[in-house]
Amino acid sequence: MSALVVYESGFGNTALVARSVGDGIATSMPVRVSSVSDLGAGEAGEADLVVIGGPTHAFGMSRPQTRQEGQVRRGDEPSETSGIREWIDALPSDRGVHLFATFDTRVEGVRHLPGSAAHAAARALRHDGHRVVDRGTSFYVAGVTGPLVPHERERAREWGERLARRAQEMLLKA
Ligand SMILES: Cc1cc2nc3c(=O)[nH]c(=O)nc-3n(C[C@H](O)[C@H](O)[C@H](O)COP(=O)(O)O)c2cc1C
Repeated sequence: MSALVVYESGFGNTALVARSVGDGIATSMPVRVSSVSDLGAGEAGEADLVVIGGPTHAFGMSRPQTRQEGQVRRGDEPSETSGIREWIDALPSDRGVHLFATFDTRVEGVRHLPGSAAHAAARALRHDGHRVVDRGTSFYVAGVTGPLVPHERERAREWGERLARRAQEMLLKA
């Protein structure tokens, strides 16, 4: 049994959460944590559990234009990028091979507003017939560029631990 955590991150916050989720999963099974830009589109390999995380942009998953807005904010030249939306779109339709879970980062001060990249990603996966084991979990940043609010990395680690245990139980039953 093994896991893959694939993440997209503009300012580094989702990357930190992804590593903590990976640390939690590693208490149960081997895990690889990888940026979406280091993987081929939709390339989940042999992983039994695939955890996908990205920043919430404009109430959902990022798009090329929102990523460019982020690049400009960082002072970078806008360039063409690919995010978790495109990665999910490119997943092969070998449904049931992987168990999926999703997370996002979003701004704490507007947590009452609807819209979560994690929920949108879980919906997209289910729509394509994939098995999703969590409705989508959010971790919070203090502002658009971060930092993560206190204790989110610990919460992410615990979430990863619980997720891996649940996935193990489901896979052993199957
Ligand atoms: C173009 C853009 C749109 C955003 N829209 C939202 C939003 O709708 N809701 C929200 O909570 N945060 C929003 N944010 C803040 C991001 O969620 C935040 O930048 C992200 O969680 C930081 O993670 P990262 O460092 O991994 O990019 C937006 C950020 C950008 C750049």
